[in-house]
Amino acid sequence: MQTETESTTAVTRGSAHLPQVTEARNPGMDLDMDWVMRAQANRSAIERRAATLPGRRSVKKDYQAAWLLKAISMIDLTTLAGDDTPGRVRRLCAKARHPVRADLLEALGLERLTTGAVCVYHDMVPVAVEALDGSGIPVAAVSTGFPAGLSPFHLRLAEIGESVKAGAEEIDIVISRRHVLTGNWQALYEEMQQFRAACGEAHVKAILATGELGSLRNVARASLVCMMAGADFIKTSTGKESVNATLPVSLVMMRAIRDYQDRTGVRVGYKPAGGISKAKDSLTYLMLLKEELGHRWLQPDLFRFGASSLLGDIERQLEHHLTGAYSAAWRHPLA
Ligand SMILES: O=C[C@H](O)COP(=O)(O)O
Repeated sequence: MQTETESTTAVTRGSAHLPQVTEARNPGMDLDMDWVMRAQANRSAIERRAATLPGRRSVKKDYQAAWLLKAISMIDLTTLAGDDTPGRVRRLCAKARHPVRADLLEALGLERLTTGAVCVYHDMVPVAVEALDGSGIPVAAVSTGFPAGLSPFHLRLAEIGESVKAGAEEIDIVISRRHVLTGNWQALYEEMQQFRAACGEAHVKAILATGELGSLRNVARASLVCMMAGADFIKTSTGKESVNATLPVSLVMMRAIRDYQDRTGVRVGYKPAGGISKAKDSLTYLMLLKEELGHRWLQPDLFRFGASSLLGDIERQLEHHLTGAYSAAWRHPLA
C-alpha cells in the first residue's frame, strides 16, 4: 500500500498499460478504485466479483473435496499471536477436535475427523494440553526464541525442556539463520543436534525460515544438515517472515527429503507453514507432495500444514460442496 507522494512509471501487463501516478494518496479502498478507473478496467465487474468473493466455490469436484478432508487431518491448527488468551486457545482446541460441523461429518460418512495437531507458544501449552486431553491430538510448541531464534542459546534449550515438561509432544524449533547465511554448516549441525537432544521423546520440527535464507541452494543445504542432525520434520517458515511457504521452496525441500530417504532409508516429514490460507492452495501442495514423495507422505506423521486460517476456508468450501451435488465419492476419502 502506497501512502506518500510518489511517482511510478508505466507498467506493462499483457496489453494493458497502467498510467503514471503522481499525486499524494492515502491508503484505503478509494486508492484501489482510483487505480481501476485509471486503468480503464471494468469497474462494475470487479465490484460484483469482489462482492461474491466470500461465498465463491473454488472446489467443485468430489475428488477435490475428498482431498480437503485429507488436508484437514494434516493441519497444525495454529495460533501464534501476542494477544493469545486461554479462551482463544480452548476454542482452537475445540475446533481441532471437531474441525467440521457434526451434520457435515455425518453427511460425509465419517465417524471422526480431527486436525493433525494444535500449535501454540510455550505459555499456552498447559491450556492446550488440558483442552485436548483424551483426543489423541498432540500439542506442538514453537520454541527456541521463536520467531527470530536470537535469545541466548542456553535459554533456547531450556525453553524446549519446559515445553516438553508441560506436555508438548512436538517442538517446532527455529534455526539460527546466520549459520546458513555464513555457510557455517558445522554450527548449524551442532545446534540442531542439541535441540534434538533437548526434545527427548518429543518430535522435533526444524523451521528453516526459508524466506530469510537467500537462495534455494541454501534451503537445500540447510534441509540436509537439519535432517542429518536428527530433525523429524523440516518446516519452511515461522509465518512471521515477509516470505513464507512457496511452491519452489517446497519442491526443493521435498526433493531433499526424497534424496535423504534414498541415501539413508529414513523418512523425514515436511511442513509448509505461513500464508497458506486457501483450500485450493492446500490441494496444490498435496498434489506436489504426492508427485514428489508419494503416497506414504500423505499422512499426518509425515506431512503437516502450519496454518491459522486454512481450516476456515476448507470448511466453507466443503459446506458449499455439500449443498451442491452429493456423491458416493465422499465416502471414500483417501486412505
Ligand atoms: O506455523 C504456522 C504459521 O505461523 C501460521 O501462519 P499463518 O498465520 O500465515 O497461517
